[in-house]
Amino acid sequence: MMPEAAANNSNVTLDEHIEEEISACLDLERPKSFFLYAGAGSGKTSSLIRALEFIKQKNLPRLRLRGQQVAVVTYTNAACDEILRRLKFDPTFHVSTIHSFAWKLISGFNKDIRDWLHKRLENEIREIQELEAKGRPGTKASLTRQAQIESKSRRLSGLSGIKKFTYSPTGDNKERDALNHAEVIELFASFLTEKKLMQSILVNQFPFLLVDESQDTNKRIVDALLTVQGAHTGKFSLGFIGDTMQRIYNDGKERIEEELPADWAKPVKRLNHRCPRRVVRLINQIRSQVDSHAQEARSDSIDGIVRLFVLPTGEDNKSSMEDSVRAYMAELTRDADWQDRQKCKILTLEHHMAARRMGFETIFEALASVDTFRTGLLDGSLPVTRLFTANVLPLVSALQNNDKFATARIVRESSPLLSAERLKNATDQRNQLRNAKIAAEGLLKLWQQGTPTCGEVLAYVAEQHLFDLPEALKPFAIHRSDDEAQSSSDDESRDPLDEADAAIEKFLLASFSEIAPYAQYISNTAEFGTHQGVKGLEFDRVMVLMDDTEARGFMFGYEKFFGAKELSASELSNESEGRDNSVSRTRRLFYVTCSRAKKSLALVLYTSAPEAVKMQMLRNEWFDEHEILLAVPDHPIPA
Ligand SMILES: Nc1ncnc2c1ncn2[C@@H]1O[C@H](COP(=O)(O)OP(=O)(O)OP(=O)(O)O)[C@@H](O)[C@H]1O
Repeated sequence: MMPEAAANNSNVTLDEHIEEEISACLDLERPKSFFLYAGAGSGKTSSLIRALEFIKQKNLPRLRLRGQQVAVVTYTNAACDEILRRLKFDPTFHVSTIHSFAWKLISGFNKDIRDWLHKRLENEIREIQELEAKGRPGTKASLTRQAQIESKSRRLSGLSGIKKFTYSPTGDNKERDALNHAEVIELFASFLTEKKLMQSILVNQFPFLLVDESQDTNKRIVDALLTVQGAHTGKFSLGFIGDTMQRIYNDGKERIEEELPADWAKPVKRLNHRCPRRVVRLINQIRSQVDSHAQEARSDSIDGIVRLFVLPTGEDNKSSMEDSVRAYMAELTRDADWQDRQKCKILTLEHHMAARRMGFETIFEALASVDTFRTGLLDGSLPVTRLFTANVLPLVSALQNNDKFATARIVRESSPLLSAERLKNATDQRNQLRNAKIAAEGLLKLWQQGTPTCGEVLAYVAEQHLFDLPEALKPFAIHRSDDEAQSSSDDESRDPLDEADAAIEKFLLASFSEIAPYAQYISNTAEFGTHQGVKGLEFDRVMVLMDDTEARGFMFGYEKFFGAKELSASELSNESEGRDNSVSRTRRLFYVTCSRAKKSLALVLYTSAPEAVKMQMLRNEWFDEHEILLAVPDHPIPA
């Protein structure tokens, strides 16, 4: 093909009109709200940056004159840093996570926060008291409820003495006056919805608010922002950027697109800059089960290679099987880097599988089944585990490595034993320092009889006041052995712990040795990655491992998704009515992971019914026959 002809057939400018559509919304005199649908690899970040540059170019003098800023909310601190860097740290833009943004707006409203907390704590205490009245005395549940009532009552009675509430975005601030992650989000959503003053502050200070990854932004916040936008149309531009197919957290808003007002602009990006043609065809097919958004691969993209390995569940040595898959892919793609584990991204679709392979299965099993814990467990912010990953683990590692400098630093920075207030009030500061050192070093004694459980570590930390405890752990801080229980097993079974407390109790029985691999997993430095960890990332070679028997799938179900098992009647009706269910969750996960691949993609599914899967995949037209392999051949079959 001649170069001119090639240029004429090029589609790389397909989405250029999007910039115009968005920029038309970003006018300070006539701001308009918009939802930018930006599918996988469509270059969301560049669009966001260009939109921000445009706002600046068109509105900067007026923004400055009015002392206003442009707010950008992104999902992670890493994404904030990247956007700030690309905006050259321009102070016109306020880039933050939703938690920091919420706190920026609500902090200082100490009286309102106090009133809100007062009401909430009173309600919570009343609810627990009602449960206690119905429960059985002496049971674990009763002891936990009493401890909760005591701890909440203490917080309630201390509220009037708090002049100024605090919040630490890292979630480590557990002082009396500190608010936790969830409280900050709920306060913000409730103030935005109910207080006209809060709405005015937001709109006057930030006439433009762009929310990246809007599909995963907490649904109460999304609803509250929609309320503000509705009340301030013509003064405030709300820009949601996202892709409903990539919603992976439970607290994101389902079907956000469908609820947007009719006067919003709804530009759609159609080009996928990342994936090869073959992968774009696959993800379009997967998505076609849900909506009509289809992407195009760039005309200058490579073809790329996809293979689906459908292997029997009972396979003994999965790890060596997966090595053979990589060897096969290396030969097939003529890309020797497939042989190098470090150069392939191995994704498990389900955290459970990674938890099992990496050795933090007890922790994961205990906590992941609780809906309200799941997001925090996976992004590492759950206070129950954060005490262990952020405070105890670094201290234990420093002590085990005999690193006196690191030990001293951790205690100084994180322990209430050396808080500024404690030191100020201490009659003998040197004694205080010595006691803190003894308390820290004493922790290692727990390892003398083998690795302790998380509960044993918690009991020591609480007894020595080594770190502040999050609210949820306080009732568990006194180590209770089963022999101490004063109740009969009949009482226990009639008055069980509630779901969250039972989960915490199970978690505390896990060995502390599970904390290090869990900490590695949530920091994304582990060999195994998952969809949450790879959000927004891309890799040349991607291998996805899927296995229901390892995943234990209370959230996901590959066998059903791939056609090896029938859907239940309720799943069928949920599917047909568009309600979320394990198949739709699995589909979104699968879409996110497949769309990370820049060159080639190997999908490895362990199933009880390989033939049925093959038939279903051919019927769905997701794969061609030669792309589905029921065993790993020694060498690729010549095309
Ligand atoms: N206009 C463009 N021209 C060429 N390459 C682009 C363009 N926009 C983005 N890219 C490249 O395409 C890839 C995907 O972009 P980006 O990561 O911003 O996509 P995304 O929309 O965030 O995708 P996802 O939602 O799947 O994470 C990146 O490698 C990026 O450098």
